Amino acid sequence: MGAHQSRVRDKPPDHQHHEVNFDQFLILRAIGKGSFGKVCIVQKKDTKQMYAMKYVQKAQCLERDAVQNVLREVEILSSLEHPYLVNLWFSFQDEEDLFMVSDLMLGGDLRYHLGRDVQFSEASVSLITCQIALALDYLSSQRILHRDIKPDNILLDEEGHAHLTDFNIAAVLKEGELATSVSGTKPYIAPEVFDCGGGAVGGGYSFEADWWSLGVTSYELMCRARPYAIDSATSLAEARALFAIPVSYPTRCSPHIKQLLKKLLQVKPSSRASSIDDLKKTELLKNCDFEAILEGNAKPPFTPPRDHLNCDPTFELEEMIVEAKPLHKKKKRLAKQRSLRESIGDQDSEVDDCLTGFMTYNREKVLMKKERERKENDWEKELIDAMNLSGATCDNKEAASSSSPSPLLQENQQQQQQQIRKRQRSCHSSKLQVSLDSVQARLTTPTPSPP
Ligand SMILES: Nc1ncnc2c1ncn2[C@@H]1O[C@H](COP(=O)(O)OP(=O)(O)OP(=O)(O)O)[C@@H](O)[C@H]1O
Repeated sequence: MGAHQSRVRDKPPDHQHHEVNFDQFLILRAIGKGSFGKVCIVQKKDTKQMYAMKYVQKAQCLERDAVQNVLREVEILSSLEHPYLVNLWFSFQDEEDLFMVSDLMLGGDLRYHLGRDVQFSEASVSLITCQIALALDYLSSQRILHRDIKPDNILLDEEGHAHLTDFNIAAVLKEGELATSVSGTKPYIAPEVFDCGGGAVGGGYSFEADWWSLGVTSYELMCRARPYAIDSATSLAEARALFAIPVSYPTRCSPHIKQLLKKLLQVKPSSRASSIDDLKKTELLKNCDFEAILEGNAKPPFTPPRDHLNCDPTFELEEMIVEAKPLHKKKKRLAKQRSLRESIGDQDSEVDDCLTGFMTYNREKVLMKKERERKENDWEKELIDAMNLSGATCDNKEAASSSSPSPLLQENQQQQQQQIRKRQRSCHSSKLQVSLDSVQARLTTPTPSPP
């Protein structure tokens, strides 16, 4: 559906009363820029928790016919939660922008580190491969095809654990269904995906396609070049011809890492490693403790520098000097626009109500609800146990008194809020807790220029 077709003019979003909105965040610094949006570090004012906030101008989104992709990205992300994904916490909109607030990754993306000539060791590449493989295993269990696995979309947290981001072109596959559109970034696209393009009658592709892209990414980290000389100008026919040539491996690759990369880079999807069980069949990972990795208990051999922000320092300058609608002046700007619209009796701004399908999401609220339900179940169970204990000897009076909360239950109730807070912070990301101190220390140190 085209962007303009998604306009629904009879139900404008109520920006003033959204429970989560822009005013609840303190904007600290710009850290990234994608083809659509910009990313900055923010702090939620009530909880003091730090996040990354991506914002996309609605007008640009409409102009570039990207509305459906953004809506789908939020819908998919709101249904997911995994230690090695960059999890979405909040989504909301105002008159100008769509906002997505996620886990903050202070370690930079893998493209940034490749650009700075970081030499990833074999141990480092295998851990990153395992972490993203765990994320892919989870995604396929949720029937999600990512379709854009590449170093640019893998972010490191402070300690160096890898997390997958950017679900802009992800797809949901129904049981037994195959994807058929050629989507992704050419050098990372699997052979069977290419086979769907250029009028070819390919049968479609499934989750194995993401594991191929992981193979290309891992090879690039290990060998500092990609396995096939494919770039954006390579035609489908040229790419197909390249896949027929065996991949060469530099001498620095040990036989074990070579075997792992080879398993991921199998041209035939059915022969490709595309699950954790398949990875466990390789020499390198046969004794790997995936449970420990999932729990965040494997120490990454590569720790991103902690003394500066691992991003291009020009993003901040650009936001301050070049940006026509800087985020830090949004409040004033919107107030002015609102009063102008009121004075001329116009309730709708130009693109104000075009994205009512954009989902407002609040993971804090979802977690609180889950926690409340868990507690209620515990209380119910405790009550039933207490009633069973008093058994046949229990008269009506005793039964009535046993239904009022025990001191233990009352204590539980008091602890509930405290536990929710704790869970919020540790939601699959105890290793991700980013303190204001940690951010501030980096803000005061300039990022070194690339070598
Ligand atoms: N959660 C995050 N924490 C820290 N930095 C982030 C986070 N999300 C994105 N970034 C940084 O911001 C940059 C831009 O992110 P964004 O997702 O907009 O770009 P992108 O992946 O290029 O998107 P697109 O594919 O839409 O162009 C990333 O390359 C990354 O360096």
